[in-house]
Amino acid sequence: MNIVIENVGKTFIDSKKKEVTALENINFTIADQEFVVLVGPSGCGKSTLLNIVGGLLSPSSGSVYFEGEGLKNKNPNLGIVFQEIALFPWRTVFENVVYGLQEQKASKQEQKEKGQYYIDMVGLTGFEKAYPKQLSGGMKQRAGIARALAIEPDLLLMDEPFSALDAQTRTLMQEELLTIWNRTKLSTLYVTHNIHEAVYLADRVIVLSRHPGRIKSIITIDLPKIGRNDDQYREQFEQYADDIWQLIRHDAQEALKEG
Ligand SMILES: Nc1ncnc2c1ncn2[C@@H]1O[C@H](COP(=O)(O)OP(=O)(O)OP(=O)(O)O)[C@@H](O)[C@H]1O
Repeated sequence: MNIVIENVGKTFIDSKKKEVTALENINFTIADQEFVVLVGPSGCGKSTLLNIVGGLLSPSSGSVYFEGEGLKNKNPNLGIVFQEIALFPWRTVFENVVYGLQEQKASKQEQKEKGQYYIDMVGLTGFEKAYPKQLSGGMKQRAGIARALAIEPDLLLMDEPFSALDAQTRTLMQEELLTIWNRTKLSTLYVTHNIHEAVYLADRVIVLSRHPGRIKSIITIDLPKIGRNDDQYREQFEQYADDIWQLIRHDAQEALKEG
């Protein structure tokens, strides 16, 4: 699905009743089957923007269009994965994965087929009857991804989905996400602090600056989607990462000072 984010701005009132411009004049598109990553320092408005695109927050100005239609008319099917996967502890993996399908009143047969298909896709075969407390962090994240995919969304929204995982699990999950993405080719908007993760996953990286959050640059990653961290691309990969870091560096230092 094609998504257009047009002139989006967002102002909050902080605890001292002061206006905070979190986002200003944000314009970009997510093409059908495109993987767009938002990067930027802490507080640049990444999560706010993702929540606006997902209809969880309304913008103070501007609009988001899905295939040319506003959220009110279109009601797109959205798959959302957050950093802290909120699995229902009293539901098994299978019951969690089919939750969205049940909400959509899918038949039992469809739940069974799609639930199993996406459980298999994320590598949780055999854990259908397990409860969340029996799963590792990476497995919980897989279950959350399967739940988001099971509704076969028009757009997949992912907000730092792997940042609570240890570095090795994170690397493996990034690889798996790409494999899964290659099978589903869903339009995706993905938020991360991690520049290497952005270069590894993205078709395009949108770099945001902070206070106010504006688009600083949009960078097309012109490397093959699979195998881009192979030795032969290492130099180009590192060059992209370095270019993005140079764009973020100053703002990241400011963010650090402000705490
Ligand atoms: N509900 C709110 N009320 C007031 N200010 C808010 C609210 N939500 C976000 N902000 C402010 O808007 C700005 C952007 O916040 P946001 O959480 O979107 O940034 P972020 O880039 O996702 O940050 P991080 O990477 O640290 O999660 C920040 O200055 C934040 O303090």
